[in-house]
Amino acid sequence: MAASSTDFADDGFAAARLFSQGFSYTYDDVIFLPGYIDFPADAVDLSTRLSRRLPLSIPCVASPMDTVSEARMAVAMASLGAAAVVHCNTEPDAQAAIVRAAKSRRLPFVSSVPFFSPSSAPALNDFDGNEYALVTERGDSLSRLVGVAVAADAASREVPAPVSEYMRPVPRSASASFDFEQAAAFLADEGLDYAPLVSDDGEVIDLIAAKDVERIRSYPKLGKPSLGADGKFVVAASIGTREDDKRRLEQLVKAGANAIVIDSSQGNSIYQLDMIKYAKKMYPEVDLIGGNVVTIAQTQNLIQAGVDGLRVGMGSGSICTTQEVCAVGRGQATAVYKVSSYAKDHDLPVIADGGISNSGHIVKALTLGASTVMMGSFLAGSHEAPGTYEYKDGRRVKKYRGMGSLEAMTKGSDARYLGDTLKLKVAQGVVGAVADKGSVLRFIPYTMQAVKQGFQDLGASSLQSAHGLLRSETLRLEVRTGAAQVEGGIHGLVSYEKKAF
Ligand SMILES: NC(=O)C1=CN([C@@H]2O[C@H](COP(=O)(O)OP(=O)(O)OC[C@H]3O[C@@H](n4cnc5c(N)ncnc54)[C@H](O)[C@@H]3O)[C@@H](O)[C@H]2O)C=CC1
Ligand SMILES: O=c1[nH]c(=O)c2[nH+]cn([C@@H]3O[C@H](COP(=O)(O)O)[C@@H](O)[C@H]3O)c2[nH]1
Ligand SMILES: [K+]
Repeated sequence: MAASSTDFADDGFAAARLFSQGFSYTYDDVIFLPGYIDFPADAVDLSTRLSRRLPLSIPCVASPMDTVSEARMAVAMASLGAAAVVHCNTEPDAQAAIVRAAKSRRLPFVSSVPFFSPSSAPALNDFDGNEYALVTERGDSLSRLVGVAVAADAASREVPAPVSEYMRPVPRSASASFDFEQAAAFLADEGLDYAPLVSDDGEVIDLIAAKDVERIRSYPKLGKPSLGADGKFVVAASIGTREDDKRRLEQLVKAGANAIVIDSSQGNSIYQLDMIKYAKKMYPEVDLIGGNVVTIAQTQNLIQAGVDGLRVGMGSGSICTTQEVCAVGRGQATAVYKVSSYAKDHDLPVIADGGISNSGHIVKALTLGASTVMMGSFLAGSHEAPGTYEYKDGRRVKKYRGMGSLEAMTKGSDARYLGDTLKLKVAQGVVGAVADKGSVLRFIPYTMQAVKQGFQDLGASSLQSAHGLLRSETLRLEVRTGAAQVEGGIHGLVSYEKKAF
């Protein structure tokens, strides 16, 4: 039986009290006391909103970082009912092309096969690890499809020969609007090992292979995808606050971006406020997410300027050194709670950005008021993150870097600094590597199942219900001492194997 909040008066703290004592707490510092269960874990509904007008079926967002979110991540996240924010550490045309590529299909994967012209003579390396390549008249996606080149055929030649000598005839093309089940049925019905994916206006989008279908089938069943009002995958994209970013914004809107994230570590600036007002005036139909913020005063300014969503977190990211370098920021649990407490009165969804390293952190972020969590390191080791796997000390890893690292700044976000009178660059992030985690199509569904179990323990059957428990002070929490944190982890074993699913 659920008890009234007064019965809990001296057992645990309500969030309002816990977070007003002058400490900056993060996820690991706090623990929730269990509630009352009267529903199965599978009945937990994790549907939510990315921003004011954008529904998602699961509360996950991929960070706008160049080692996390490009087309592959965007289609996988949208297929799962989540979303990715395509990074802006590249030329505006290239960023818009990524958005367009992700929105041009309904399949959960991008195979990025190379394109060749019939006269080109590619070596095996030119197949970039792909089993197939598409051959078109001009060697681009917009000219007529004339054949399919198979890497094994190229490899069997002693010297590279023109593709026209060994390309195979074009099989029937699949429509780019096919979703996964339609594409799988198409290959099976036609008895094909592969088929080009072609849009209604004749653009050659990609190639789907029976092997891809098999791989996707080995993952948990896909749920409800994130589709925008345009009927296409929801894809968000980030911009900065420089004059140039107005042109970037225009290109992204033209490419169909469903939401725009203004990407800054400290969102409460004249530059961002001006950009918000400009974007809302020019493109009122596109949801605009401001940030980052960690205080109520910052939040107030962004809301007044007209944002449709807020991104919360300063210095909490795994690759962030902002708190160390600038002495500014906030513990992420406190930041999420404070900002959401204010944003809820304006019906604005909050993205808890950074510091997520396990499903418990996701439960904490959502229960403390967030509508979604944004993740960098949690996704960067996936098959869908940009880059290739390498081996480090015998472990398969992918590169993951902060957007404020010297390496990332000198690559693209450098433009941000070119106009500065202060030309000395100081990093606020590092370059590192994360372990191979396989496909997001596999580990995100398991992670969401773990989150559902956490919600069940709290007695919350949905995000709304969790937020209700928080605001009514039925949800009780405590700070964990150092020893309690040790106790809450694995301890006292000589060795163990940690396998989550
Ligand atoms: N969430 C976090 O804790 C942090 C995130 N980051 C990430 O690193 C990247 C870079 O972040 P920031 O350095 O905060 O980028 P930013 O573009 O907001 O700021 C860079 C510098 O440019 C200045 N600036 C921005 N617009 C301007 C304009 N129109 N005129 C003149 N000066 C202007 C800013 O005041 C700042 O000094 C982003 O991807 C961000 O997400 C970096 C640090 C912390
Ligand atoms: O201080 C920082 N320096 C950086 O170079 C940097 N790059 C990204 N970010 C922020 O970290 C978030 C991702 O954090 P996680 O890896 O913990 O998910 C991202 O979503 C960003 O908010 C940075 N913060
Ligand atoms: K950090």
